[in-house]
Amino acid sequence: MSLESIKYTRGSLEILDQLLLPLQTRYVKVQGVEDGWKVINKMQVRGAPAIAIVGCLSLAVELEKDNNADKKIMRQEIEGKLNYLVSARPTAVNIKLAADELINLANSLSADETVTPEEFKERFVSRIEGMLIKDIEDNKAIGRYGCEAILKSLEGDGPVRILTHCNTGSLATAGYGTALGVIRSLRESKRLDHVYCTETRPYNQGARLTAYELVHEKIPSTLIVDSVVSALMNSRRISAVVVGADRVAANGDTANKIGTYQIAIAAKHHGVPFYIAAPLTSIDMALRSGDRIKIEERPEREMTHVGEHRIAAPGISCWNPSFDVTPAALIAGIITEKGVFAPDKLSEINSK
Ligand SMILES: CSC[C@@H](O)[C@@H](O)C(=O)COP(=O)(O)O
Repeated sequence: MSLESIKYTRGSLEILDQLLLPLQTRYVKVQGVEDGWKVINKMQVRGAPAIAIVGCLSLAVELEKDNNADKKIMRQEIEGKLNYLVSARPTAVNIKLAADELINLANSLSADETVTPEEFKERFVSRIEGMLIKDIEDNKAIGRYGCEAILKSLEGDGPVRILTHCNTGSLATAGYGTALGVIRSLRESKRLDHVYCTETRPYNQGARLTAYELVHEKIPSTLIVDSVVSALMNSRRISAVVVGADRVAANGDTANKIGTYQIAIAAKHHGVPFYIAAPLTSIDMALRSGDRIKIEERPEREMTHVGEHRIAAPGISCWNPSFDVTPAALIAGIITEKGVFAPDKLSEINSK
């Protein structure tokens, strides 16, 4: 059974505290929007799809407790709370697109005089709950398309070795995962030989979370430090790199965890195909190119300390961007729930 990062029933939300993994498994109650903002900002929950889903579910939980019978006030409060949730972390687009969709829904439910306040709430909360189910279905489709594309690109039926970066599994999504979903699918096809995952400094999503998921799923895998990537590609045949995305611009430039860009450069040099696996909710067609993506900068402490222990020399100044942008030219394909697209063909998604 895969790991359950989000436990939700109507009116109740708990998230697995990813700051404590892998040493402790503890769920944190999210009682409303204020809690939702905090768990996202502190990275107790992280990963672009999970951020969007937990943010929206925190609003659903709050609405369940709200006895407001005035639709106009409900609409206004919903808009303010969603905009607040979007501000918790700026780079991943999923929560912004979800907020826009929900604000549109609230506007139309509020304007429709045949809709009662109770119906407004019911339909609004149900739409949010639908996101949980859809994300898992989308991830499974991403897994199938990614597996197919990678197997098709290989000569013969030799062993498949995948390199991934950061964490894109059950913990980063509603379940199954994006890049890790492709890995699961390859395992199901019986062609997967081995997975390499990077530590993903400084927050160590790879060492703490991906390694935890790979061990949990009994997928043959090896952890490497981030700086081993080129040496790995030089010494062992890697079939493909598959990573996730926080925001894909219309031209295919992709923001993902810091370090992704240098992996893509190494992959190009070694002739290893480099794929992005991401749901359509990570694609921002409103942004022409990646240089317009806002990159979150995280506190120095995430670099200077491991847990409570300082590892960096006192007095040194730090720069800690949480993401980088990989240019479209380095990307072989963007694997979505609608199929695999060349980065310059993203505009064709809508016709699928
Ligand atoms: C399916 S998760 C895709 C991305 O969100 C993931 O690769 C990533 O960069 C996560 O960053 P994080 O800072 O841990 O939220």
